[in-house]
Amino acid sequence: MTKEREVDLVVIGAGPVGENVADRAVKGGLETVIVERELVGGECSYWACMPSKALLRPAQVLSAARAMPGVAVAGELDVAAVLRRRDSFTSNWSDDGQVSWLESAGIDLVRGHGRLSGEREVTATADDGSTTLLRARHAVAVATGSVPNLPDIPGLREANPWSSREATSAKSVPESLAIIGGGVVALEMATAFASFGSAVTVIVRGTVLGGVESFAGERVAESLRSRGVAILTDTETLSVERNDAGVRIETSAGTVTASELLVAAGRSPATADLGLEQVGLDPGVRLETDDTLRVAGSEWLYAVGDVNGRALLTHQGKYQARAAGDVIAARAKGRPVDDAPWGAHVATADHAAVPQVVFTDPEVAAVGLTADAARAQGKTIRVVDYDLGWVAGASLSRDDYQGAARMIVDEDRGVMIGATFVGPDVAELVHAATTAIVGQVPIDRLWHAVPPYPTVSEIWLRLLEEYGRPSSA
Ligand SMILES: Cc1cc2nc3c(=O)[nH]c(=O)nc-3n(C[C@H](O)[C@H](O)[C@H](O)COP(=O)(O)OP(=O)(O)OC[C@H]3O[C@@H](n4cnc5c(N)ncnc54)[C@H](O)[C@@H]3O)c2cc1C
Ligand SMILES: NC(=O)c1ccc[n+]([C@@H]2O[C@H](COP(=O)([O-])OP(=O)(O)OC[C@H]3O[C@@H](n4cnc5c(N)ncnc54)[C@H](O)[C@@H]3O)[C@@H](O)[C@H]2O)c1
Repeated sequence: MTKEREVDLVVIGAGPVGENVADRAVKGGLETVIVERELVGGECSYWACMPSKALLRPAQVLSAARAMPGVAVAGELDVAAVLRRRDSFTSNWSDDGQVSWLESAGIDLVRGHGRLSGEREVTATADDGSTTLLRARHAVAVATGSVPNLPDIPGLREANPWSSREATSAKSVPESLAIIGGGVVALEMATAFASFGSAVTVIVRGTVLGGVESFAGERVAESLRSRGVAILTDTETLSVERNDAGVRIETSAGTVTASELLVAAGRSPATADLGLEQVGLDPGVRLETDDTLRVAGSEWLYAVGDVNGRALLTHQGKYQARAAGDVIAARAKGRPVDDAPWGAHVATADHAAVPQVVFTDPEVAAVGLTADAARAQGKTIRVVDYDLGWVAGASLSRDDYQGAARMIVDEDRGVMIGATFVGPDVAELVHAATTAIVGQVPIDRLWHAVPPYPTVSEIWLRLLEEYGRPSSA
């Protein structure tokens, strides 16, 4: 028997993004149901952001301690303790805490696989086959996230490789690990497993960390190589075979053998089994939206987070979610909609200022445009580079501090449009750049934002000095 229910908003997917859409909509006065087929909290909480960072941080602390004269460090990383700490960050893959949060936020949960079954209609099918038909008075928001790609390489599927899920939830450390891909997941997991003692080989078809400034990727690759990681760039994977010893991978650069294989070849929107055909859309497509996160051509369907492909990052998806939840509530209640660029109901920053930190050692932190991307957009830019190791605060933080910073200035507008940092602990530097880009702060005004001495953030003063003071030029 099918249960039926009518509410204002149905959200499909209770990852970080779906949770935030629902929360904002409830705060805006809408009765809201969220449908989740797996764990409330989504990929980020159990198999992505949280466990991966828990796996990475202990080795960073150890390497910083080892680099500090006068700090006595005995022994190696206690891998079992690192894995136990990771388990605590995933609440041992239990979503009890997040379910309690949903209750406290006034969001009703329906467990099951959600599919669109008509206009403003979602059918949730539970594991036992029972179904709930949910009718939305106003809107349906799809926040189903993304799924890992499995390239069409002979033998790869049969070899049953790890995806990021198996890597981030690993209970033991393989003696050797091969990784296909050279993006964020590949390099973060190469860093973690190398620190645990695995012999790691990374097979990359092009260069590493394609989306960021090349100097940053090169520094990370150099550091991984110095720790014994083999990185094969410009290398195609030709075939894969699993045998008793592990995996044998034929590449254009020769044969790689390893006890385990991780595929980290990007992700695709989770729309294959969502009933899109019921509403005139093709299954498997990326759900393209306007800046209010409403699907092109629809009055009632929204797509938020990884599923819309705008930026596959938790913080950016949650930013979209705040706009989407608010605008759905505003439209439903007939309140004014603020959809001008940088208004309350749009995700304008997706086009101008998406920050990302790659938690390798060194870390990479970047926001806005790279020099190449800015030039490709026809902008007149100035590229300002500075050696982070020359900043007093950096050299105090560790003796062997090595890093680099780049600022991209739009010369026509006199504002910063991009920044990239690579070095130990640079993650916390990037938000200042995000603020300056979003605020479109003129460079001559930035000269009045004084970084404290002696901190690593003095890099801002050095970059501005390199650029020159506009009023005295
Ligand atoms: C290894 C790894 C590390 C990462 N690290 C970071 C990081 O450090 N920082 C960062 O910002 N980003 C990171 N990311 C990216 C981040 O995980 C995603 O951007 C984020 O999880 C997207 O959130 P979401 O809510 O859109 O999707 P998800 O977190 O994927 O949640 C989607 C939810 O929808 C559910 N669902 C899907 N289909 C259905 C359906 N039909 N019916 C019901 N429920 C459904 C799923 O079960 C899931 O719970 C990482 C990704 C990976 C793979
Ligand atoms: N710290 C963070 O913020 C963080 C950490 C991990 C993941 N993420 C997010 O998760 C998403 C997925 O990460 P990812 O590393 O899988 O994707 P990615 O897009 O960063 O990298 C994909 C890599 O796979 C390679 N590749 C693609 N197709 C291939 C093929 N057919 N054969 C061989 N190689 C192929 C690409 O060349 C690239 O090196 C990213 O978009 C990222 O934003 C973020």
